[in-house]
Amino acid sequence: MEHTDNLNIVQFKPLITPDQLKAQHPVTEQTLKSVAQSRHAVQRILRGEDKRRMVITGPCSLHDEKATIDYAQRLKKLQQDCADEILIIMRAYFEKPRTTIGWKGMLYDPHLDGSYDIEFGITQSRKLLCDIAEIGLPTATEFLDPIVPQYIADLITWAAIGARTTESQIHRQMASGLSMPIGFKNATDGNLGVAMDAIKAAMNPHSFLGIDRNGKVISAETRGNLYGHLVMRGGKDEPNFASQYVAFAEVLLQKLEIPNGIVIDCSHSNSYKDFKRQRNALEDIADQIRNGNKTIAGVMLESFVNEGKQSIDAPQLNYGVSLTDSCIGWQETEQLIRHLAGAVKAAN
Ligand SMILES: O=C[C@H](O)[C@H](O)COP(=O)(O)O
Ligand SMILES: C=C(OP(=O)(O)O)C(=O)O
Repeated sequence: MEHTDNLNIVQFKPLITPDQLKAQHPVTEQTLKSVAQSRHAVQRILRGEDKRRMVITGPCSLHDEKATIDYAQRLKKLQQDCADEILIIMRAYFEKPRTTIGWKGMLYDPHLDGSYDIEFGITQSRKLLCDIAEIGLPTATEFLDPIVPQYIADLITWAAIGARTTESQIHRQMASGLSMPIGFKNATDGNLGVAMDAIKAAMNPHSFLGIDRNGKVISAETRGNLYGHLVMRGGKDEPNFASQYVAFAEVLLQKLEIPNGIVIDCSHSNSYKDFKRQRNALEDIADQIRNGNKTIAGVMLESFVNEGKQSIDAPQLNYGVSLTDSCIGWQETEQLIRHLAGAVKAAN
């Protein structure tokens, strides 16, 4: 008999279910409490009820367990120093949306060799989230594949819908059912309207196809997520961190009655993807906060133990260096976060 479907599928491989993975790497009582508390703090910061600002910082993508834990430990110490001004949330990005093709992150290809051992990748991702939580840091991630949240969302404090998916109905529906505040990036061409539409769409209830904790196909019915907010990441060849762009976003937020502040990403098109330029963005944002801006609820940095980036094909990988976008190194990260803390202190 002639077949007309699955013609381009090589193989279907069964995967561990969300419940099975959670049994392997269970969340502790203490972690659940910390995640709930840090989500609540983010909600209050977004509404201006907590005068601190959040800093979402970490590598563009995680690929190495040792460097990840090393970075988290450094960040934890810094958090203790800046606790009155800053809430630090560590970027723990396991899924990378690519412009065309390229390594798609630890969750898909944990051995970095194109073998796509997704079962190991999703297991290692959850384990790392548990380890970072044990260190005492909240985590942020980008949710790309709508199947993934059932495996790890219980450990996540803040999540992004990326610039390439903010316009996608699938991602807006998913966001409407997620339990943490969701930052919607502006589109890659700089369009803010697409992110505003996403925030509005995700505030509403939706019904869509998904999986439950046992991996069973289900229809999910959601309540809507009231903490969707804009993440300004610059557009094609043009940054948008400066005060005139923030003022423009403020007008849109007011017009659309969106009560949540914004996050500004110092990387991506706000740095022309050059890590050395994240400092320009951060210092400008710190000045805006020092001068009384209340809409900016936080910033994002792409940062790792060592600065720059390296090719995944290098014969030997350098320790603590990004495999995807270039990152600022630890010393500069510490300087910039302390600089922002100073501005927040002066403004409050
Ligand atoms: O944050 C990472 C990248 O900017 C994003 O995944 C796109 O990367 P690419 O243009 O190198 O594919
Ligand atoms: C992919 C990312 O950003 P954007 O969606 O803004 O390109 C990211 O933050 O890793």
